[in-house]
Amino acid sequence: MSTRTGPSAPPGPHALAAPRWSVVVAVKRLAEAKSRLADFAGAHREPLALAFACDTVAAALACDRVAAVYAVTDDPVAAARLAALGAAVTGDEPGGGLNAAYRRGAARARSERPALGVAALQADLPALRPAELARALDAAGAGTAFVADTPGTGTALYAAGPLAAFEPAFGGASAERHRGAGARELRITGVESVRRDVDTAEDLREAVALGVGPRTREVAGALGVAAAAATPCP
Ligand SMILES: Nc1nc2c(ncn2[C@@H]2O[C@H](COP(=O)(O)OP(=O)(O)OP(=O)(O)O)[C@@H](O)[C@H]2O)c(=O)[nH]1
Ligand SMILES: C=C(OP(=O)(O)O)C(=O)O
Repeated sequence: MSTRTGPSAPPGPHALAAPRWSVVVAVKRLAEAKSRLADFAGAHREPLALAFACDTVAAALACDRVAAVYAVTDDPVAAARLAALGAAVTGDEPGGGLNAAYRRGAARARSERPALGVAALQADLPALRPAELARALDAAGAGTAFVADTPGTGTALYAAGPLAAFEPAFGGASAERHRGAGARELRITGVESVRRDVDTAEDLREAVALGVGPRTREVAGALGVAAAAATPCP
């Protein structure tokens, strides 16, 4: 079978399609973020949390299925950096926590872009690749769906089509809650970078091995976590 390439090849199903998703990310105040990395990262913990969020948002903005990224944070430094990347920034629901933050971002997304689906994406996915996010969003469809994190217990992405109720249930063992609420679990291959959230030093090593964005690479390098050098071909 021949593979057609070049200008005469027919467009793929999404080649001419407009972006169909708004993406919402939530970022805690950096002084409180990523506490599980405190012992390992020391003074680099806040820069690391910020780098994760920036690399995640930059990858989402580079995804051609994504029309806009809404960031929800009360942190002034994160707000400024994410806005500079191109995210629309909103403050937290006072005392509301993570799911309230996602709902607030989703409400803004739906009022500004009512025809689009809304996807809540964790902000600690520094290896995120735009093509893998596209793959997950394409699989999500019209109802609610989610991608579990690498351990399988948490959630990396929760998506609701334009007419579906957006009811995120993040926190701890959220995969089971999303499943129980009727969201379809997307058990697809080729989305490792979507699933690789970073909560621990070992997670960071695995993310760096997958290939992280430039901001995380820099801070991880300062912590002595660097990708193995490529083995030269014999
Ligand atoms: N805006 C906002 N984001 C939150 C809130 N709680 C958690 N997040 C974000 O949600 C994402 C996932 O949360 P966790 O993985 O538990 O991150 P974390 O709370 O920074 O990490 P730990 O302190 O180690 O639990 C991270 O990007 C957090 O910054 C919140 O109350 N408001
Ligand atoms: C908030 C969650 O995860 P974690 O705390 O592991 O990032 C989650 O998966 O719902």
